Amino acid sequence: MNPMKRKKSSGAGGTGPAGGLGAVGAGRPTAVTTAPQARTGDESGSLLTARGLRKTYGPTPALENASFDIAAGEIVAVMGPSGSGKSTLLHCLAGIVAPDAGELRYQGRDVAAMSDRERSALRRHDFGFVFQFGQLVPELTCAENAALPLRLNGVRRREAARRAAEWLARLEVDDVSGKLPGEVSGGQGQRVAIARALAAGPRVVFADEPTGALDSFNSERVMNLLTDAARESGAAVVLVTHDARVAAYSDREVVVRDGRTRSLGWAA
Ligand SMILES: Nc1ncnc2c1ncn2[C@@H]1O[C@H](COP(=O)(O)OP(=O)(O)OP(=O)(O)O)[C@@H](O)[C@H]1O
Repeated sequence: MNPMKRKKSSGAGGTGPAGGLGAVGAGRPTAVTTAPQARTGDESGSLLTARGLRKTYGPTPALENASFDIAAGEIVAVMGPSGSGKSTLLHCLAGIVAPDAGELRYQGRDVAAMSDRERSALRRHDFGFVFQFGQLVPELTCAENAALPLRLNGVRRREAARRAAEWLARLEVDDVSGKLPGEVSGGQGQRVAIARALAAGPRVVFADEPTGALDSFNSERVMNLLTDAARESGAAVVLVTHDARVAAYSDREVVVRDGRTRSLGWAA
């Protein structure tokens, strides 16, 4: 077991990787692995599977024969240099961007064969999103933002507010519930965005540089809360980051270089 890897479900106030974000370098991944251990999902154990994804923007190839697997409850970091295709991979996996070629399966179902309506229902019900800048709706309070996915899923106002309040408390930002996003700090805004992403009970959270705009103290706090909350609720996390300290919170890393993926596992 790699000493950098944290125990699962450390609960509220968990401590993250040994030494937190300060402990970089020790025990970097060494073993190349294949697909993750079977848990749930399709017969291979994968919840979300991509094979041979290709995406080109005009003359620019963003993804070339990229593959990806994530099992239920797994946290996978997608790493790589700037412009290597990490965000494009995340957008393809989340069904936000249609790849030019390749196959994407969610719980064994071919995502390309779904109607637009089915795909957007999938995004609403099964997926949650956290981006570098929280992308909270500026006109809504933090509580209203956190309740928004539940409301879009048809949950009644009172029940949505109750569940949102629970998540805001879980993410330790209940004190800013009544404030607008413009009135809270970057770290608080990201924690509200995580509450919003998790409140609707997603099976997969897509997090694109969720700590990119935060200092190291707030990054550590956000990563602890994000990964603890995801583990407790059983959500898988696709975590795009260029920061090894953030990737250290994952179970496994996938490296993207020039649009191609390579899996890195942790040495046993
Ligand atoms: N909407 C777009 N239109 C045109 N080119 C794009 C678009 N999105 C991405 N690209 C290009 O595709 C390539 C991969 O971009 P992508 O954003 O996926 O990389 P990344 O690894 O996430 O980068 P970063 O770490 O800097 O965010 C880059 O060359 C980028 O310029």
